[in-house]
Amino acid sequence: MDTSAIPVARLHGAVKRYGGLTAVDGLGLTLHHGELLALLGPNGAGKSSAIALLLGLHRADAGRVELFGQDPQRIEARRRIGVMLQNASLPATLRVRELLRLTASYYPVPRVLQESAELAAIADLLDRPYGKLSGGQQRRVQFALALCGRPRLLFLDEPTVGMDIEARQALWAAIRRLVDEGCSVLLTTHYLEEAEALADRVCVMARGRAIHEGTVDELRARVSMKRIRCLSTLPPELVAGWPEVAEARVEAGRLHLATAEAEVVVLRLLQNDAYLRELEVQRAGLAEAFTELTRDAAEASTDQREAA
Ligand SMILES: Nc1ncnc2c1ncn2[C@@H]1O[C@H](COP(=O)(O)OP(=O)(O)OP(=O)(O)O)[C@@H](O)[C@H]1O
Repeated sequence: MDTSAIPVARLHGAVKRYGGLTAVDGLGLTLHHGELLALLGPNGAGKSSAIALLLGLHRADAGRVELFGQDPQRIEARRRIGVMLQNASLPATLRVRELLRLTASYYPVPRVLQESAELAAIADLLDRPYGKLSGGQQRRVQFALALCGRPRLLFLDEPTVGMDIEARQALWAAIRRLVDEGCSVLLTTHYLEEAEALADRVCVMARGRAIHEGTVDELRARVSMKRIRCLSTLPPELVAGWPEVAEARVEAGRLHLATAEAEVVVLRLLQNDAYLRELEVQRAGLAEAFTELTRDAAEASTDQREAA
């Protein structure tokens, strides 16, 4: 049977409740062989809970959850995955080499130790106790542990938090190499550049639901917000009152604005402040994208309710 036709991971109408709180609310998600899907969304959107369902750490209260077409709690499914979660607690006294050997021993066909170390750029850390490493170094070790079993599916939950630019780019290159080898990846990130650098597809979540699915370019195209930064004598309260301005604040002495109508706002700024300097206009980041998509989704559901 051609197993590559079976989705690597699948949620269908999945629901996860914690007491009265619905963290995952009828979520549908499919990840195919060799694909990198970025799961995006503001804090509390339900991304980690969705991953916990796929990892079999929680049972869904409703809907279906499958890993390689199987129940995620089955050992055959688990042996094909590698996981890098946000809060990994590993024994501080073990050396990196020992951690890698131990983790690799759980898998049927692991990579040789040196290969895992090189992929994660930790060859120089092998003899160091894990607890003595910096935060960024620990993240790289966690990445090595996630890939050492030659997984067919990698879960990477905010993998580059705490890494410097160089380490982040090295990790992106390693992720691309794994995907080229046919590994599928489910990634969560708060960095749009990260999704842009890696993802074939993105799924944006808000309040436990998927509110947008497509390529990063399609996400950008749906989001018209721009960021404006400048040195200005205008008080932020005044600028916040302009109808085109979604957000205005002062940070490090600079006025920061978010707007869907950058040209109109730039014109107003120039008309109202003769001393305006160092004007910059940038594309929106993920934070603005989430605000805009969440608002669109809320408006769409109000429209639906009113039409019913
Ligand atoms: N074990 C738990 N018990 C109770 N509530 C929980 C638990 N885990 C998560 N939640 C709640 O469920 C909601 C979704 O949380 P989740 O961690 O899945 O979001 P997230 O999108 O991963 O957020 P973040 O970007 O901050 O990591 C939140 O309101 C959170 O407070």
